Amino acid sequence: MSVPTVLVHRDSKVLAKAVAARLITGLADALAAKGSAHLVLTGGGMGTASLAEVAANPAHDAVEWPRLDIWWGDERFLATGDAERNETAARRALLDHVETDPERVHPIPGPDSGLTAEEAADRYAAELRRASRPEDHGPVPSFDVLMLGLGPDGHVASLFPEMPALYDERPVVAVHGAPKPPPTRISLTLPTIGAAREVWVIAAGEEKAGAVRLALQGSGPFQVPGAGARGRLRTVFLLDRGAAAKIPPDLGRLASP
Ligand SMILES: O=C(O)[C@H](O)[C@@H](O)[C@H](O)[C@H](O)COP(=O)(O)O
Repeated sequence: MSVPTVLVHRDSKVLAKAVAARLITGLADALAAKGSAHLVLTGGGMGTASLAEVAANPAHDAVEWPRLDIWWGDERFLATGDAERNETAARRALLDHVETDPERVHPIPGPDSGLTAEEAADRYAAELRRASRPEDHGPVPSFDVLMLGLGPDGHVASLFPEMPALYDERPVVAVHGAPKPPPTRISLTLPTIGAAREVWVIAAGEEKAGAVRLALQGSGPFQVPGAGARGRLRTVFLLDRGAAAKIPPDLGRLASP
């Protein structure tokens, strides 16, 4: 597990633009090096704002979108097209504005698939396994970038403190009774998040400052799931000043004055 790098930006608007620029560069580099790449998207305000900034940045044409496999770290268990689905937000913010290969965009099934939440989780796990290769050494691909938002309670994806999903070794699980509505969700688990080459935790606002501190300073992942969000090669906490307000000065480098 990689020790987090912390980058602090002036405010949430600059943060979203900086995440977008980093994403464009990172994806273009990965695609140039390997000819394909895997990106895991997050829901939530900051994740979606970052995707909108990718769409607004002309440099996004540097990314060979048809070669990119796009996954979700979690999904609200709602019907396709529901405004509250993370997929819907991502399509509106970015995917409807770039030329992806529909076969390589992997939304998590909703109830309109006729599946239960548990069956949808198993279906997604099977899709991830089909996309994994021997060199990935596991049931999921080695994601190039896995984006996560961070809740004020320290949750990432739909992994909420002290909930059973945090103890689950399966790659993908159904979550019931989530404290953040809607209550039924599908989520990658910590072992799957840890399969990513890079994990980016993106957070803005004073209300996240406590969770950021706990996630960075060695709390247990069962009490603070964000503390378990670490990439194999790199972990980056991308914050605005509000979210960085409670971390020791030596831990966060001010990236944009
Ligand atoms: O389905 C979701 O809601 C997200 O996956 C969730 O994990 C989100 O990223 C965090 O709650 C942060 O959300 P904000 O960026 O809106 O604070």
